Amino acid sequence: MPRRATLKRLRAPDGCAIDDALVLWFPAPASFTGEDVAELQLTGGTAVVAALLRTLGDIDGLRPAQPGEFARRAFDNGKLDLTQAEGLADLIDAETEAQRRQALRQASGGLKALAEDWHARLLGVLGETEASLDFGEDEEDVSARLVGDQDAQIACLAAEIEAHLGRYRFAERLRRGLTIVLLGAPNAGKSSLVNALAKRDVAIVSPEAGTTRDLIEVHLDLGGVAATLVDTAGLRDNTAGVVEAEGVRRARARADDADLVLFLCAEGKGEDAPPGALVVQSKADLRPSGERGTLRVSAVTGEGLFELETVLIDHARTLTGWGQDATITHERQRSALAGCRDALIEAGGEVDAVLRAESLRLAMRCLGQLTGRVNVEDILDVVFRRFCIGK
Ligand SMILES: Nc1nc2c(ncn2[C@@H]2O[C@H](COP(=O)(O)OP(=O)(O)OP(=O)(O)O)[C@@H](O)[C@H]2O)c(=O)[nH]1
Repeated sequence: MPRRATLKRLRAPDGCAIDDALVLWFPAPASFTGEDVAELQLTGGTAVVAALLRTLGDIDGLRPAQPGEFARRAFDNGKLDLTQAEGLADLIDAETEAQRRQALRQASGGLKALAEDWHARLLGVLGETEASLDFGEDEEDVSARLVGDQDAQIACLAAEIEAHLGRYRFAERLRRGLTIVLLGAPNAGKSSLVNALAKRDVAIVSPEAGTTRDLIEVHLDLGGVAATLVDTAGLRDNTAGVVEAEGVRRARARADDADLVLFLCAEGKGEDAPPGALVVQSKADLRPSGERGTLRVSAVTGEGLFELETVLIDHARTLTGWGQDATITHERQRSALAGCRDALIEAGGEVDAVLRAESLRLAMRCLGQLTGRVNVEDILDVVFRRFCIGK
């Protein structure tokens, strides 16, 4: 029965029972892929699944799905556009609340709906531009009025798209998660702080300076924003050997690409901190009268940890445009829309109606690339390869 869960005994062709399973039947087109789909919910267990797969494998024309094949079929059958497919892959990968919300918005067609609205409006302007080509010299007044009207519509569209593009970098950071790199002199207490923030022992702590050599990463949820905190080798110029020197090189390189650098110092005010770094004083328990105006923490007593977490959450939310509900989350989407905006600007500045129509058509093609309506064969593999098997 369509869309009803039914308990059935599954049997091999020779009549041997395989399992008792819940069977769901989704006839086309009301299924995820738009094709006929049967879903079997088995008793968990490797042998049960293996026995069923063996039996199914013997049926002609049946084979296991490739990663992303269900989503690809849904796309081919018009159930999803490309932005929704990207949103769905992000939703599967989402680790934090904010990532989940952003991905769900896209998977449920937030960007698709915008693109469809822009497409419809563009089509309207293009129609008017093409109609104006038919006006004769004696109708110049009407023609000029129409061109003025089109200019306003084109400018309005370009401005709307620009506003969405402006929020891209926030959404992209939220989607991929932030990288926060912890720098500081050897023995500043970096590994201890990483363990305290992660609330578990991930990095080795030792009184010996130069303990951490390679980069150690821990995942944090900063008030809904995913972040990777990277513990690094302590920065010093006279390193004890090539391994430590390489560690220091990696630390600096990673800090250059980080969204935020935390600079931890056990003494002084962090005068050596790179520009833009958030300076934190460590071992607050050992220096009760630390520098004013600087965050002070102790991994031993826990002093200042809550305040540091609050500051990190504030930074994370600012860096990801908290509450802005951005729509463009992937570079692919950004570049298609930037192309659309450029073509619109081109069209707006064009007095010749033929050339104007040409630019408007280009703008529509760019929108088509965003949603996957046109010319995207080469990027489909890239989009759908990200999916896991079974989706
Ligand atoms: N009293 C006190 N000692 C601390 C604190 N944090 C770290 N320590 C001690 O300082 C020493 C160095 O700590 P680590 O966390 O290994 O320092 P690190 O900056 O990671 O050191 P490297 O790996 O050498 O770069 C250890 O003996 C820690 O127990 C703190 O808040 N208070």
